[in-house]
Amino acid sequence: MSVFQYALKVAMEYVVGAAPHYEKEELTKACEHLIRGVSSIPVNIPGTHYHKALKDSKKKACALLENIVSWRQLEKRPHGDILGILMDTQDEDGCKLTPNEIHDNVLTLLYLGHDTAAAALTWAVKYLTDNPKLLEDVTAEHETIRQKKTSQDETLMWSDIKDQMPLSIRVIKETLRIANIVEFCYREVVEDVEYKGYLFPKGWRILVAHSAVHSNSEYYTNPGEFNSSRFKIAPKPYTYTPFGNGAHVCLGRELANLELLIFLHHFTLNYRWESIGDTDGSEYAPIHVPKGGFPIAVRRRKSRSMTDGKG
Ligand code: HEM
Repeated sequence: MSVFQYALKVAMEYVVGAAPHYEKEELTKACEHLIRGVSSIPVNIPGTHYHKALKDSKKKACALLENIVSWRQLEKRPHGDILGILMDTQDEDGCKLTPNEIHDNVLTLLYLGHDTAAAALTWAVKYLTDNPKLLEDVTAEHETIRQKKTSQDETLMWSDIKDQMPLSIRVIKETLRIANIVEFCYREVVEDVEYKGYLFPKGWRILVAHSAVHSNSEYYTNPGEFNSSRFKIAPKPYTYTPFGNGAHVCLGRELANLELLIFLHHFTLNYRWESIGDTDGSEYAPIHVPKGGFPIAVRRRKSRSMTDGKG
């Protein structure tokens, strides 16, 4: 399984997790086609991936969502996933979202939520592969958490993530800084602004390049070097923006951090791997990913806590 499939599965769980298994599987397939299509060259004429995605895969995904919504309306009980929240949402006049609005929101979240998280996971694995000592230290952090559990079935708790993973949290922060998964975002100038002698007139579109700030040596010493220790000191305001900033800051940032930390916990504890493809370079697909997707061969790892006889 690729991290893209894994991240889509996770996104499926929080967006339509309460849906029946068959519908979720079918929706996953339709979304895979849709995402592949909309990430291709945007030429909307018959025969292109883009056209097929918008015509067939989107239609199929919306029909499946409609099915799930109809069942839920008959069941008349609350469902604790994002689709459930969207179905219950109403404005001050009691107006609910239309079916099209629900479909668009669900598909947007599935798209934005899985692609970025998968890229972040890939970069994190790559940086850990490049830094074996760091991998051992991160693993030791997770061994300590596991050793405190009294049985194999005791799951990871929020307090473990919040208080017991300082190194892993810094590794994720540094991964997101140096990888610049979303390189930039757009903003529209809503009133004339003068900055350092330049005029940005109202109505202009400007490109805010997170990567330019993240690689500025004024804010980050040796910015090209992966160094998770730098986050022992909080960065200056507005100098760390992997999730954007302001009114449109990423809605899924906390969820993404959680997903990355939980993945690191299980992956470093239970597996070891070797890179079997390109180890250098990167590409845009359309977000920033390691060149060739950084394929790895994975094997089970014998955990120290298990050999010690502890759960
Ligand atoms: C490591 C993973 C992620 C990264 C690096 C990332 C990055 C970003 C960035 C840079 C933006 C633009 C913010 C701006 O314009 O200032 C954004 C927007 C957004 N992200 Fe994420 N994201 C990630 C994961 C997620 C996840 C898991 C979800 C959904 C569950 C999500 C949902 C969204 C949404 C809905 C927006 C649009 C917000 C708006 O325009 O108001 N993202 N993200």
